[in-house]
Amino acid sequence: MNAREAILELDNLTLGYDRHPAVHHLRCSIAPGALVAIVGPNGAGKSTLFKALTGELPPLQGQFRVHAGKGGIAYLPQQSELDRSFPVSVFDMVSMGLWREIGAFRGLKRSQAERVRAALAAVGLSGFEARQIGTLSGGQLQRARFARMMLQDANLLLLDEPFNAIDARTIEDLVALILQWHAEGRTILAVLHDLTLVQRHFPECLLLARECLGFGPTAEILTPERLATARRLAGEFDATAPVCHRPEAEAA
Ligand SMILES: Nc1ncnc2c1ncn2[C@@H]1O[C@H](COP(=O)(O)OP(=O)(O)OP(=O)(O)O)[C@@H](O)[C@H]1O
Repeated sequence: MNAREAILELDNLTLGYDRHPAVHHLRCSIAPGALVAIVGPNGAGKSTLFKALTGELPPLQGQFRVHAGKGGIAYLPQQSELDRSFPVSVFDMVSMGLWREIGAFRGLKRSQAERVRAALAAVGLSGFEARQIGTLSGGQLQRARFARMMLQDANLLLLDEPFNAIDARTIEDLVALILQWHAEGRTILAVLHDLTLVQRHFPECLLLARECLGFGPTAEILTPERLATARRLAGEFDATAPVCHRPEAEAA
């Protein structure tokens, strides 16, 4: 793909911690409007890639370019207990999705409050506005996090294991939202472990196992052979190795 057409380009990107690569020599171009599942065994480097794309982790080598326009990137990290520990209502938590518009400490205009209520309705949480987030079930909290993300109105959405420990009904509803965002022309990258779900709903797939084992149409990438290679490579990887140089990757 012409580099200028891509919304995201990984250019011989190596990422790691304390100078030791965790995932290396990633190269691919993601087209605007793509719906991509990121798949790979535990420790493959999936979350590490998202940390880099959000600026949390500087590359050890290579670079990436994001052309997400005015809407920018929205990032949904894996759910953690920290999410519940803030003494905040569902309405206030979801309204934080508007922080770019309103700043941290200013009140909401009536139209903005309406948008918060509409986002809550879209995720099936009407009536939960005043509830403290610590009282929500895992599925309800994930719905609220999706509503917050919806309000960010981003062009590039990164979702890290959005369905981990989530009930089937909620997964169904949240997949429908993802497909709606895709239909609106947004670009979506989601780390997923459920390959059936990936095959059913995600047209493209990036298979990671400390390196890129394939990027393209899901049916071509998720073959039994490639998945077996992914498991083997992830198991064999030496996490203490230094940064390596691959002339072909650097020259390409
Ligand atoms: N803060 C950190 N410091 C040192 N090493 C880390 C850190 N975070 C992740 N790693 C290591 O980087 C490698 C890739 O981890 P990463 O979390 O990206 O994998 P993942 O593909 O998201 O795995 P999972 O499916 O288990 O969430 C692992 O070996 C992990 O131990």
